[in-house]
Amino acid sequence: MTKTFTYNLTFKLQMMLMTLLAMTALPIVMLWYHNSEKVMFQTIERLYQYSSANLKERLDEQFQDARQIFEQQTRIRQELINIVADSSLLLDHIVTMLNHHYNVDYYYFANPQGGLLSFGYSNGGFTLLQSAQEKAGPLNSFTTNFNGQKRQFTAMRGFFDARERDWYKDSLKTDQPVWSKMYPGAVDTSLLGISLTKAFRDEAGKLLGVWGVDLTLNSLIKELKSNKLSDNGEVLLFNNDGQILASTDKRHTLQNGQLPSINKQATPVISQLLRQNTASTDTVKLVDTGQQQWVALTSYYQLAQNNVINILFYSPLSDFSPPLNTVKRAGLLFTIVISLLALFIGALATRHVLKPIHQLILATRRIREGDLHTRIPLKRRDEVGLLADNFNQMSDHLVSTLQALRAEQDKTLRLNALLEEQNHSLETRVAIRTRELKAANQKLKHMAYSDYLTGIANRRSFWERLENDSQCQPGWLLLMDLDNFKRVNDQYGHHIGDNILKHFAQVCDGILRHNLEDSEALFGRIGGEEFAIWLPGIDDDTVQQLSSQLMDGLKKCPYLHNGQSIYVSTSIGASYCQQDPHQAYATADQRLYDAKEKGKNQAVLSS
Ligand SMILES: Nc1nc2c(ncn2[C@@H]2O[C@H](COP(=O)(O)OP(=O)(O)OP(=O)(O)O)[C@@H](O)[C@H]2O)c(=O)[nH]1
Repeated sequence: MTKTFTYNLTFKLQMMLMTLLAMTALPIVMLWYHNSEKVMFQTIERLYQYSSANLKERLDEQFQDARQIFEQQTRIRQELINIVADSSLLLDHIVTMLNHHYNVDYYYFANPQGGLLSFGYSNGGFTLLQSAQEKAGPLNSFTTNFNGQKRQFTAMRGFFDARERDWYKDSLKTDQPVWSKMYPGAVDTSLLGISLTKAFRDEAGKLLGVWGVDLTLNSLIKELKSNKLSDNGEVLLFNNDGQILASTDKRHTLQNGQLPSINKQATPVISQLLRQNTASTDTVKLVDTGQQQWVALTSYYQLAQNNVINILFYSPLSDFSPPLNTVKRAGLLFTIVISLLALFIGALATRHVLKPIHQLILATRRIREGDLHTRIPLKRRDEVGLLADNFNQMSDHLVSTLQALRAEQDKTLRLNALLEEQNHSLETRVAIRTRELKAANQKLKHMAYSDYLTGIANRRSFWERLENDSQCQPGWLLLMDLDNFKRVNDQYGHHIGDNILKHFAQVCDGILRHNLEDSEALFGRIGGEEFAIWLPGIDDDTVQQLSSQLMDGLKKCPYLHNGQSIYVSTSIGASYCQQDPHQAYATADQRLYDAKEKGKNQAVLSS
């Protein structure tokens, strides 16, 4: 299995592509994934900041009406001095101002005697509160129309002295409008209120009364709800005393006319947030309560110098998870799609690269099996195409080289055959020539050592043999000279003389062979009509007998010529040769001379 992978080029290429893809795509996906969370947090933060700004804007709008009333009072201050002196003018003024500032619920004036005149909007209608005697005492309540005309008496509260109220007292401490703390409504304790009051004095500084504006902030809850970022998210406002002023969480409602404490009412996320450093505002914080993760943002609204409204947004992180999960799933899907695409492209690329290599392998296998005309049918302009072209050219070259080699081989075979044939012919001729030469040599040797006329040893041959043999063994040397041969020549002619010489040699040779079968006797012609016989190892008697037989043989065997017998005789001189053949020859020659002198046809042997 491992071997298959190790030697599988396709697998290797795929793995290489996958590794490259992983090395490229993984950081991108991780960056994307990481950025998705980061982007999500940034998005949440911006949404919170947007909601926070929107909420502050709404708070501004809420409080702006009240501020504008006092700004306007400053402009009509002189006129107001007269107005506060007349209760009907005062009511007209209050009604007119209230109807022009829709965010203001109650507008009222308390005189230095503790009396109150208040007009406002509550419970779907207009209400007029008026001290019965324009001073501290009973306080009557009426329903009215929009311009303050009384319709119905609704209630009378007991003794009411404005001077005992904190807002009255606090206003006297400064010339500026004073925001009260938020509080549950005096009449409807489910309502959240806030007052802006300001002392009113004449030019001499004499106190003429205290103006007051009440705002009910219940519409804030609607605003908070509209600024909730998620279904399970909450938005709440609380002051620096830890009192929850408004909240989208139903558990944070006024109870028994008391504002809920943020510490007592704290949910796990709030307590966790309060434990954290809340100094950094308008920044999203991740709060892990152990059971759930929350994203929270704190901000604040500066109502007055010492009056801050804290704003808190928080939502479970899971409310934002679906989009994040969508992004994660998209990232995963993207990775899978890219991986599959890379595999597909890798497969195509691998096929593109490997196809010609497989063709090349197939072609080389065919060539190895002998099909030299195999070619790779590939036309590409890349390196693989170049490789195929080179391979095809190499195959062409191989074919032409092999053809040339075969032609050379045939030529060499033909030449070898021709050479062999010529060698054979030459050998035959050489053999013939050698045989001829040998025969010629033998002939020449024979001619050199034989007498041309008689065929027996000539003088040189005889002497060589005599000199050699006489060194080894002593023997008898016989010299024979035909008697009166001049007369034969003269009588019968030289030609017949030659024939008689040949006849003489044959007769002597026959006698020698007959008598000396195993002997090493040598018979030679040493001159014109002179012959010699070397008889090694022959005793004196035998020589004597042989000489007689030779002479007798010539008598018995004449040469026949034209029916006529021609008899020839010979004189013989013989000497015994010990070692010196020349001495022996001289001695034999002397004995031959002696034989001639004694009458010829006889043998004289040296004693
Ligand atoms: N036909 C022939 N004659 C030869 C040859 N060689 C020598 N003769 C002859 O032999 C003769 C020898 O003569 P001589 O020396 O006078 O001797 P002869 O006549 O034999 O007398 P004697 O020797 O005294 O018996 C000469 O006439 C030579 O010409 C030869 O080869 N053929």
